Amino acid sequence: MADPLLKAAHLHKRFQALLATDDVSLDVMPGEIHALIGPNGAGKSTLVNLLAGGLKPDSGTIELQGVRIDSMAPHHRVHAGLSRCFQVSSVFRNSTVRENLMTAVQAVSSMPLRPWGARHTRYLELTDRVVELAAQTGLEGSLDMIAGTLPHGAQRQLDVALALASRPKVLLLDEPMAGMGPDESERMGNLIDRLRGEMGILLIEHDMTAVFRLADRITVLVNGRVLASGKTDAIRNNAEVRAVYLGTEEEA
Ligand SMILES: Nc1ncnc2c1ncn2[C@@H]1O[C@H](COP(=O)(O)OP(=O)(O)OP(=O)(O)O)[C@@H](O)[C@H]1O
Repeated sequence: MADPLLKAAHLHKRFQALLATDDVSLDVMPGEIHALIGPNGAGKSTLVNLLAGGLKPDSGTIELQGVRIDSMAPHHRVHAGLSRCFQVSSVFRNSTVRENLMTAVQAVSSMPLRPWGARHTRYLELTDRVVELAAQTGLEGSLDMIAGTLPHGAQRQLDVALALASRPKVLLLDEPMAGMGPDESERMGNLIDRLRGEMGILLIEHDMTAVFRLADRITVLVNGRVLASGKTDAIRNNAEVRAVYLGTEEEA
């Protein structure tokens, strides 16, 4: 079996009296979509923040392709191959889609500074990459639109495109379908499905239709702890998971 791309082991995070992450271990394999589900307040966002570097764990380890990243700054984790989308959109609303993507592509560009004559070549490489990202995320027809005027679903597609700019090995998606109607959710689901195989994905999502459609494996968090983890069908039919979470979510 392949080695995990991302491997978190025995993570703990306490906020005063509250143990928000209680001995959580989880991995993401190459080419897999691993969904993280659980009730409000279960600790899903806290876990994503620990993985992405916004929060520091009290104990436990995080490895990306076998390299410890748990004391790296968030931007170093991005360079190492771990990228994330936030629950709240991070696009520059007054800039065009093209400008948003260009900013992201330039920020992660590791191309060395070249002499004057080569500047134009470098610019063309970056603009090609912008067009490639737009095509990958279904935004090829929206490049010159002001990001803030895009429908909500397209803004979230742009969020994903920004996260893809660094060519991540692992992508963390924090509620990518939040606030979407059925058509937008389906479009986002198709986009995530297309990314499967190119990277490992950790998907935090309340939309159980999307989770069951997309996930290869599911981990269920409750009160900061892993209640269950396994293949999608096994979790779907797990009586304890149904009792504490799925029963109510699926009926909603
Ligand atoms: N910075 C913080 N300081 C104190 N408590 C926090 C902090 N961040 C999160 N918490 C608490 O930790 C617990 C887990 O919160 P978290 O946001 O990780 O849950 P969640 O599963 O992502 O919830 P939701 O599905 O509503 O987004 C909650 O009780 C929350 O109030």
